[in-house]
Amino acid sequence: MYDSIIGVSALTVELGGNPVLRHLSLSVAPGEIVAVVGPNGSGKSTLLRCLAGLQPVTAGEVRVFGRAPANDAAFWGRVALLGDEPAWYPGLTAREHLELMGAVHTRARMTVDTAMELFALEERADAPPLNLSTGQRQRLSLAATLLRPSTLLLLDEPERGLDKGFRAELADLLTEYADEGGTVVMATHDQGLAAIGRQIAPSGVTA
Ligand SMILES: Nc1ncnc2c1ncn2[C@@H]1O[C@H](COP(=O)(O)OP(=O)(O)OP(=O)(O)O)[C@@H](O)[C@H]1O
Repeated sequence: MYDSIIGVSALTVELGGNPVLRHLSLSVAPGEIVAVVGPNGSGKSTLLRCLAGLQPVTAGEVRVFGRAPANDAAFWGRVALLGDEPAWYPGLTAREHLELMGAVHTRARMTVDTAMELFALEERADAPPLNLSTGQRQRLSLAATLLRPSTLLLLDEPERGLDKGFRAELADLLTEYADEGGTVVMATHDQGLAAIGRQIAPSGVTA
């Protein structure tokens, strides 16, 4: 086991010649929820992308599960990422997208039926994702992310498009995930979601 799931030290990222993250340090323990908060452009998504290994760092170190994030099966077997809206497969319904996820992951965290119910998608199960509302599509993305086996969730603005009621339900779902030992790092502008975790700002992180 690890004392910390995530260890970031002196992380600096420059984009287009401008420093976006400066000497950022962060330690996240197993079972913790961390909310990355701050204004637009303050570097929240950039930090999440560094944790996911999708953003090269200019200086400093990022360790996830004790090593640098790597784009390999071992890493993605433990990490589930919700970023920008995923590419949807033409011709597949909302339910079929979840079935696809369930078929790929033999140890899915929940059944497709449970995911459809939890994310209130049953009435739109047979619709293609592009015929869903923005919030329904976000619920489908979240369902796919939560269905995958993982012990670390990296969520970039999971509240996008969700109504107030579902934001509160999401807060409960993430709290349950952490209660079961999972770790959550999310960038959010939602005060309710931020309140369930330890809040950090990319400009001044206290580990
Ligand atoms: N590819 C890029 N090239 C140059 N600058 C970039 C690039 N991507 C992002 N930036 C800049 O980096 C800064 C941080 O962006 P980032 O997306 O991490 O912010 P954020 O805190 O997630 O913002 P938001 O709340 O709007 O989602 C911004 O000023 C942005 O304009």
